[in-house]
Amino acid sequence: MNADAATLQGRGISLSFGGIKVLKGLDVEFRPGEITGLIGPNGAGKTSLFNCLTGAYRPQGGTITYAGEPLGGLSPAARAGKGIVRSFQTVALCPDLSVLENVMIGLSRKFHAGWLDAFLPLPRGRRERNAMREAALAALADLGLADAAALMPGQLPPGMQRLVEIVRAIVGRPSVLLLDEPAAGLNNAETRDLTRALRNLATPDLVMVVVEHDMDLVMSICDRIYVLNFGEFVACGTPAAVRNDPEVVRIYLGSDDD
Ligand SMILES: Nc1ncnc2c1ncn2[C@@H]1O[C@H](COP(=O)(O)OP(=O)(O)OP(=O)(O)O)[C@@H](O)[C@H]1O
Repeated sequence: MNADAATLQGRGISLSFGGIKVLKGLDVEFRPGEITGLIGPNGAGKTSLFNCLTGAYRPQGGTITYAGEPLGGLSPAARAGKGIVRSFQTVALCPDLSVLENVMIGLSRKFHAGWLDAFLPLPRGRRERNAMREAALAALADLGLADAAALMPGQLPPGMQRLVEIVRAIVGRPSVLLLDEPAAGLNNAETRDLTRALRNLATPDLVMVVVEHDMDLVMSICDRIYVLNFGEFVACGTPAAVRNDPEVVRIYLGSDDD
């Protein structure tokens, strides 16, 4: 795939709620083969930008394209159908389904058998279900979660639940993966596992964007980082460049004038 063609791009994205400008004309480019960080203080607009990319929010201004195709008219489901998937700040697994079944949900857009197959043991439906099961098991095994497949989400510690959610997001081989605070609520050991897992997910075709407050995680996995403050980008660059940017230091550490 042509790397430039598979870029997720926003131009002039503007979003307001009741006259309050939450995103102020953002230009942004998320490239395949890179892990891009999106950081900024609470309320800066990070999740709102994710919501614009997935179609949950309709920005009043600007355009969003993936691989050159405008996404503006597409519903969240249609964008998911194009392989644009996200995880949420809070774990959103179905409590009454096993870990394996939760992961299989991530494959549903690739499941073509009709409703009849759900009730009758038709060969095509059986074949597809078996294939889904195998793919879900393999994806769990890739992140070291094979032993958890038969358990219910509530039987897992929070860190593993988060990893399961990420497996569900990636099992369908998305083209764009948006992760909203994947390390929220994790202890140090779980965050280390997650860091390793996220590094392993990167592929040349995958656009991966991570919103995260854990700076060690962001700095260690990201190729480029955007810094958002009050709905505007104040910096963008490599982790080293962003870490040393005076404006970023001021936002995160404050200055004597603040
Ligand atoms: N549906 C909504 N209705 C009204 N205001 C909203 C809505 N969604 C977001 N906002 C406002 O937009 C601003 C940005 O919120 P957002 O959740 O995008 O920030 P964030 O950078 O993700 O913050 P955090 O790091 O705390 O998750 C906040 O002032 C928030 O109150």
